Amino acid sequence: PVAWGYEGDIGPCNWHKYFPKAGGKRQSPIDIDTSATQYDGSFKPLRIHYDSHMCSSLTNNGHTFCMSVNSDQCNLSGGPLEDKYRLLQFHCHWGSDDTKGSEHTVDGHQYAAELHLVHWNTDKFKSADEAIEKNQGIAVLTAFIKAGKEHRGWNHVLSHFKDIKKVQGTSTVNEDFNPKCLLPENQTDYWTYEGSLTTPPCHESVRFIIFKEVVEVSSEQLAQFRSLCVCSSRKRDTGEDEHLVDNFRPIQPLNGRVVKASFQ
Ligand SMILES: NS(=O)(=O)c1cccc(F)c1
Ligand SMILES: [Zn+2]
Repeated sequence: PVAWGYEGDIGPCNWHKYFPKAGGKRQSPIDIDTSATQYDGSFKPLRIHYDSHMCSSLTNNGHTFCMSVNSDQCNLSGGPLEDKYRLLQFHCHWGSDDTKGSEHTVDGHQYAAELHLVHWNTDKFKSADEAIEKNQGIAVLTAFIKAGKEHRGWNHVLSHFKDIKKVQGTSTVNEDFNPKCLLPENQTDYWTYEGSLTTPPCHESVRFIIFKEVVEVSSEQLAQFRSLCVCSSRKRDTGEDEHLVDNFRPIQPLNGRVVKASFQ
């Protein structure tokens, strides 16, 4: 597999050399210019049904932490979606400090982090591996995160981070945890548009659904995101671990796409 990252020669500006879709016309993330969004009154209510008895495993894949979910009871439908989607995994993107870290921006404002709950289309495709490459294959529920008051729900995930500090570290999470608790209270106001995976191979298969309400976590909790290491072998010349930070792709051209809003 081809190595890619967020800085230097393997950074986002060169992804297209080995991952040609990264140079496509419907790439993500984008800036949401709220003055140019179009209200769409035809959206049905978003239906987010997650059960909490889903045992899952948390991994540090070297680019983010990934909570993979294997419950066929965690489903998403409605809103702008024509089909039913099943939760596959969730992960985040964050910065080296609280002033940056999100992938999407709103009127040029970047948040401290961004949560992606990744779902695949079970009506149209037989597997997530197939869906991830196909148009309408993936739906990502997205919430912005800013520094503020502590978020108790996040502690259920962060408490496992010591087990996955090193790359390829994996920890089994069996406790009753429902990822719905990580979403904002207001789940009726969101923006949505058609884009891509924000990491290689950048397949143009994603419908993003981005909540307007921002979730708060404490600065200390954000610092725990930054405690993950990028790779066990590589040591900085000072012998220090290299921490996984600034794992966000720069914003991409809109190329005429219109961002729809579920609210006026
Ligand atoms: N960052 S993201 O667009 O949600 C994404 C990247 C790669 C794989 C995937 F399932 C989701
Ligand atoms: Zn992501």
